[in-house]
Amino acid sequence: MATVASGGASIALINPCNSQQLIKHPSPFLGTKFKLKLSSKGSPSIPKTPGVLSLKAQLIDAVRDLFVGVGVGLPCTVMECGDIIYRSTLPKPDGLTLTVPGAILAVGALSYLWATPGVAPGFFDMFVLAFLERLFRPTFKKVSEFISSFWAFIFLNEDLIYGQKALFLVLQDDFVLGKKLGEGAFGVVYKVSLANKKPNSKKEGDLVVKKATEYGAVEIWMNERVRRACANSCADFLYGFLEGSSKKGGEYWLVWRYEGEATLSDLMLSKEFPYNVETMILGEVQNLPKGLERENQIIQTIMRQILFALDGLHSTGIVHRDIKPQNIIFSEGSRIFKIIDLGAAADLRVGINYIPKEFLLDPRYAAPEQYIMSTQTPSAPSAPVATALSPVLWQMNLPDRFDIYSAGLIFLQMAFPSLRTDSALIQFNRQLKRCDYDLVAWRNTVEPRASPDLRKGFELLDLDNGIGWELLTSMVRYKARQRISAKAALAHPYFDREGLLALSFVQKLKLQVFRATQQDYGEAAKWIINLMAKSGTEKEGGFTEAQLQDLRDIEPKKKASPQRNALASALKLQRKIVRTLNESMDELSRRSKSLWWSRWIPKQE
Ligand SMILES: Nc1ncnc2c1ncn2[C@@H]1O[C@H](COP(=O)(O)OP(=O)(O)OP(=O)(O)O)[C@@H](O)[C@H]1O
Repeated sequence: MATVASGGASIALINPCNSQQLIKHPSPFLGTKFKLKLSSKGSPSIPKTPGVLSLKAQLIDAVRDLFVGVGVGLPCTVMECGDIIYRSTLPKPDGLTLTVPGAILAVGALSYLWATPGVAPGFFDMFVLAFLERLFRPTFKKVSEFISSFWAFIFLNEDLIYGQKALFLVLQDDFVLGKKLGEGAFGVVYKVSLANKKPNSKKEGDLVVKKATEYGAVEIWMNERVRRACANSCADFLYGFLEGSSKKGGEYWLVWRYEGEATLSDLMLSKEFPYNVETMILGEVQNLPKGLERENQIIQTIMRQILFALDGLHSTGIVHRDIKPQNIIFSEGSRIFKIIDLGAAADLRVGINYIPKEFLLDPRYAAPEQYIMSTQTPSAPSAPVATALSPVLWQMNLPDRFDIYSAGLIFLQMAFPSLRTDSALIQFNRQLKRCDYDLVAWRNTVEPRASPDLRKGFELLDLDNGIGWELLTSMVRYKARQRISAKAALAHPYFDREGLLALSFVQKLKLQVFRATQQDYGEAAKWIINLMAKSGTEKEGGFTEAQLQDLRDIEPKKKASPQRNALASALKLQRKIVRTLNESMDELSRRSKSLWWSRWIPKQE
């Protein structure tokens, strides 16, 4: 028997099992007493008191609904328990029930979280890996500048990460400043060697030190990100810090391992190219006579390594934006080509899409769009929000295709000896622009009167039924969306040794699917809009093109048809989103906000 006793200002529900008071509820029946009987089905039976019967029934229903709704109350009102006596015989409720919509939702959420550039790995990287790295990585510090040719570094906790030695502090004043390797607008790069190399010392090789201006901060950020996500893609980065003691103000110091002396540019300018690279990457001279076949194999290997490095960067949400042979270095230690100079890179996982005003993208290798993100699509306002939105922005803009265009031009230069010089490349770019960036059209113009060097390039790309030409034309395209991704390029049949003829049925199918996915679906969207517009004659109803255009500029009218208003509202919403994004873009481009990541850079006084 459960008693609902109303005394004073509340009703108290008493649990019949343990007499605990479960809930109190303000009572509209002050001073009235009720007795409720618990039926075998668990619903209280109501005494038929004239006058208040329907009111009481409503009250009890409301209270029961409330308890059932929130899952609180007498066990039998919120559970499928039946008669209390037999409760122990009822099946125990399942902890977690898997439903089809639930599973679809979970798979969708997981796919989103792991889609490029990776929301979930991004949070893990930022809050776990970066933190652990700070604790355990060896650090470098400039302690003094003796004379211009001597620098000193303190190695802190060297080897701690490998667990061989305990934390120790060594003053190493025998680093000799070597030759200047490069000098850009924003920094000077030196080779730094150990004066007295210890025999059998593997770890303490030569280093490369870049002293950079304020823009070094972004380069440190990118190098640290790359080291955690895809270390093999780029030169081995050791440490970066802000050196504050200099009179000029802050200077960023970046330290890498010395990878080797040749960049792809140096190697390509040699008359021996690509044979001069053969032993470097393949380890031995191939058992093939000199000729197109052999050259093609070497170029294939170089391209695969470049695409592999790019795929690593792109998969973690970094776009390099300055891919060129000068920024691809041959690592003598690991016998592969690696990418250097991340000073112009964008990290689209956290929304760093920053290029200083003074920085010019290299026009020789830059894709025609210039911007990796649509000018109407800014980075999100803060790192966590940017991270959460990054898969959407990535898919909207496909910013990685900027690097693919540059890599395509490198492929072109490797295939055509006559396009390897700067002046020849500039001239090629002009010709391509005149052909609306259509490589096939360019080929049709130049091939009839081609020089032997140019003809040799076409022959090389035409090997195996033109599979090399196919890959090249899917990289060098005007529209970013039509360009192949690094991952898809790596799976392209060009990299199957046997070439197109030897492709299996499945591989041919894969190629067809790949070609189909390269179609420009923007055109399809235009076609649908056109269809909508054309169906908009007076007779058929709908919209004419002119009406559609008008709709872009007008607000929904109260008296217009619901169809028209819906479209106008959608367009209004779209305008609002674009405006908001533009405003955030302006805000972001303010330096104070766009340099937030520099807080992560260690400072040394
Ligand atoms: N890890 C490395 N190992 C060996 N050499 C390197 C390494 N990093 C850079 N270099 C050399 O230093 C040169 C300049 O490096 P980097 O491109 O990063 O500097 P930069 O200031 O941007 O110069 P630039 O404006 O000329 O590109 C490279 O061309 C390369 O020869």
